[in-house]
Amino acid sequence: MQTILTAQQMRLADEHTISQRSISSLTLMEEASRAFVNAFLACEADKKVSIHVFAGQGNNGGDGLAIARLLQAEGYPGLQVSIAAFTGRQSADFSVNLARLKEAGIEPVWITVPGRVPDSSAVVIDALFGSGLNRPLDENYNRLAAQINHMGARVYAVDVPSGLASERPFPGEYNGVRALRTFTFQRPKRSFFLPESAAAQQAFEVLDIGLDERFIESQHSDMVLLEPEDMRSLLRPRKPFSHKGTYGHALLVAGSPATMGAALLAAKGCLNAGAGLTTLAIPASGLTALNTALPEVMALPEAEMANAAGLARFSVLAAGPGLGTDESAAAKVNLLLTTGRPLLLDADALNILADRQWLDRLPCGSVLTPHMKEFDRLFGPATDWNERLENALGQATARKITIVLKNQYTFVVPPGGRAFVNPTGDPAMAQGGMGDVLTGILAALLAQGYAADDACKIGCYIHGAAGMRLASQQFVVSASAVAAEIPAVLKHCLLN
Ligand SMILES: NC(=O)C1=CN([C@@H]2O[C@H](COP(=O)(O)OP(=O)(O)OC[C@H]3O[C@@H](n4cnc5c(N)ncnc54)[C@H](OP(=O)(O)O)[C@@H]3O)[C@@H](O)[C@H]2O)[C@@H](O)CC1
Ligand SMILES: Nc1ncnc2c1ncn2[C@@H]1O[C@H](COP(=O)(O)OP(=O)(O)O)[C@@H](O)[C@H]1O
Repeated sequence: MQTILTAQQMRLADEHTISQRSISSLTLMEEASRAFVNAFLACEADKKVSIHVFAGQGNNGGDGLAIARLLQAEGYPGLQVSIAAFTGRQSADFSVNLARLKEAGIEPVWITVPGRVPDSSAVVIDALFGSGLNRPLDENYNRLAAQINHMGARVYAVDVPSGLASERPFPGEYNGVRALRTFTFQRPKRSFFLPESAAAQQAFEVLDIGLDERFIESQHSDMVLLEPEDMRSLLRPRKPFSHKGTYGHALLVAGSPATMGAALLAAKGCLNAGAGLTTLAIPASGLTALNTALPEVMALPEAEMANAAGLARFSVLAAGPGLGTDESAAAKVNLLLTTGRPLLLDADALNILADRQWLDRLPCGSVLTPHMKEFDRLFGPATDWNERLENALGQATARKITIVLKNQYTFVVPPGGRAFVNPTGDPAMAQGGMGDVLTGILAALLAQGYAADDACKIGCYIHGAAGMRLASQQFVVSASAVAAEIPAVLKHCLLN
């Protein structure tokens, strides 16, 4: 796991590393710039490409000037450097790098009043502002950012796209530089995981610049990034002499005549993520489909969904995919709530909770898997994703539940004030039914005895990893294909 730092903590990590390694801040800037250049070389191998570096006057600008000098030394002749100096003071390391730039024979152009910038370069390096941005861009910087965006160049941002706040995006429409790729130092920035950052960058890559990892990991943060190694330590291999009873019995209350597929997808996810037994509680009209598509899965006769005591034999109770929100669906959710046991609720089960105001009946230890709209319906509207995430952090702690807030970067939010960010997944997965499969996977992991937070971390990770594996070969991946890929992904995660 990687702790995601605030801008202030990042500065402390810089300072700590500088004193611990007995180097100057200038050396660290040179190393960061070298790391940027190495990553840039891999993307822009043609040395004849025209490059325009836009630098501010802070340390991010200092990086920009060092990068320009290093690129010239690498043999890129077509370099221009512009320094935006509408306001502000020069940082000490910027000033030294300005002198070094001039010594290297590169004379920068100073932009002190708004005007037209030359727009012929194929590549832009954006080093106007980095993690020091502490207020929205003013009119002059805003106009410069718009001009850069209009150039049609391939834009590489240094550390943070200029205009994007590194912790939480500023309110309103994004008006900064739109980068193709950001090469960011040591850690992704918190705002990169919020969907609003999509306006600022298409992708980011993290560069190790040698900051002290022990110091970084000692910092308190509300955001932690999951890594492949976490799966290895969380996942448990199948045991010798084990049998189907060892791995739990999941009950999935799902499906309605028009949305039986959702129930089947959840069951397929559950089966493939290793539950010992999977039982579906679906309307009778779905039984033929179930027996044909998933012969391993059992069905619970509808009459049994009226008796809470009969549910005691299941190790996990899950509900929601394709369930509908009518009276009979609500009666099923009501029955589950009366058991007083932790529940796994998704989709329509969440809508039923919201519509009937049953949230306060939810037992501690439950897991909710809402997407954005379901979350807002349950917990109230949010003006942006940061507010939504902060609400999730508060709700999970107050209610002692785990919230899986789904998105490109899904946040697993258990009680305790930290969101675990799932890094796996691919836009090829943006297709209906994907969440149903996730619910089945989570049910299987809970049935196998994983704690709620661990089940959610593993489940989200393997779900996204399965999508990524398929997306490496396919334009779009179906939810059933993701479910089918899960056993191979689990094996891979255990072995690697
Ligand atoms: N520390 C290190 O050793 C290393 C640092 N590194 C690099 O440093 C970068 C951080 O540098 P930084 O802290 O100097 O801030 P930066 O982003 O350049 O902004 C400059 C100043 O602009 C101002 N300002 C803010 N918002 C504004 C606005 N809207 N419009 C106008 N002005 C605005 C604000 O000053 P203020 O006006 O508040 O006094 C701010 O301080 C980091 O991203 C990485 O690239 C790497 O080299 C690794 C080693
Ligand atoms: N662009 C994407 N990148 C990564 N994961 C995605 C993307 N789009 C969708 N997903 C994943 O697919 C699932 C969609 O869930 P949900 O919206 O509930 O789907 P459905 O209701 O169709 O079953 C989530 O787990 C989400 O993380």
